[in-house]
Amino acid sequence: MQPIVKCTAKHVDFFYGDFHALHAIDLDFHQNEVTALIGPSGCGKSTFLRCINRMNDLIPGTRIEGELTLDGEDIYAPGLDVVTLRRRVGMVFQKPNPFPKTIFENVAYGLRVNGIKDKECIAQRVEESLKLAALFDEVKDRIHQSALGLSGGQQQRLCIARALAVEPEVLLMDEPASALDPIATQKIEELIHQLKQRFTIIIVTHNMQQAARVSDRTAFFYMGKLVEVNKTGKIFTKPEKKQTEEYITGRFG
Ligand SMILES: Nc1ncnc2c1ncn2[C@@H]1O[C@H](COP(=O)(O)OP(=O)(O)OP(=O)(O)O)[C@@H](O)[C@H]1O
Repeated sequence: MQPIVKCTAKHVDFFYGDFHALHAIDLDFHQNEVTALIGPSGCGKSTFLRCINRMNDLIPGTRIEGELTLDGEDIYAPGLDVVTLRRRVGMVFQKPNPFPKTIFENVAYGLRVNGIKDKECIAQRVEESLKLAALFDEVKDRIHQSALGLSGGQQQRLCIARALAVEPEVLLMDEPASALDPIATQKIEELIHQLKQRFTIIIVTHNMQQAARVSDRTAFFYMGKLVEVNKTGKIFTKPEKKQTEEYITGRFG
């Protein structure tokens, strides 16, 4: 079965002022697959990830060229509603960043921002999202207590629940487990595996074992360029490019 292409980058260049951070990136993301972005520090993984939901727009002096599309529609089209884009393309960051509010209010936040007022509907979506993020059973008895009382791993799953509550289509994850211990990391990885049945997932990771475990496809970046993208099994056993091989065998990076 041919994969459905959810999101496409065509010849994307990105600049921080005069600094040319991304060079002619061509990359497709398939629906219901996990794509891992790997490469040494500073190669542009996070920059590229942030292009997809226009988070870089918030950084003054930046500029993008080329084309990025979601379901064939230009993400950078003039007049495009960025709030709607960010609802469709959710994001989870490296460090869990819950709001200093209750567990319930953290997850309800995006629903309220998107104008949903019906209390029953909000309560239902909060519960569903916590279940999807595999957190509900652990927090159901303290849902109206502060989110800051949760462990780091629980906080990160809460942030995932918060991102899922607005029913995104794509989930961007920027090193979502790098601040977590091995058990919490394993939970996040299992969760990613579950979530890909419903979402398109793009994950930046420094951890190559993690990329190998969670992703269907892996894209290797080096110095702002996409060196190689392929099925994860192929990248980790028989990469086509020498640079990829050197990186995955730990010869640099
Ligand atoms: N806000 C910024 N202003 C100027 N340059 C930046 C900014 N953010 C990133 N860069 C530069 O762009 C390049 C790519 O950075 P980016 O954070 O995308 O790399 P990365 O591969 O995600 O790195 P890491 O794995 O260390 O997070 C780096 O040279 C970095 O210094």
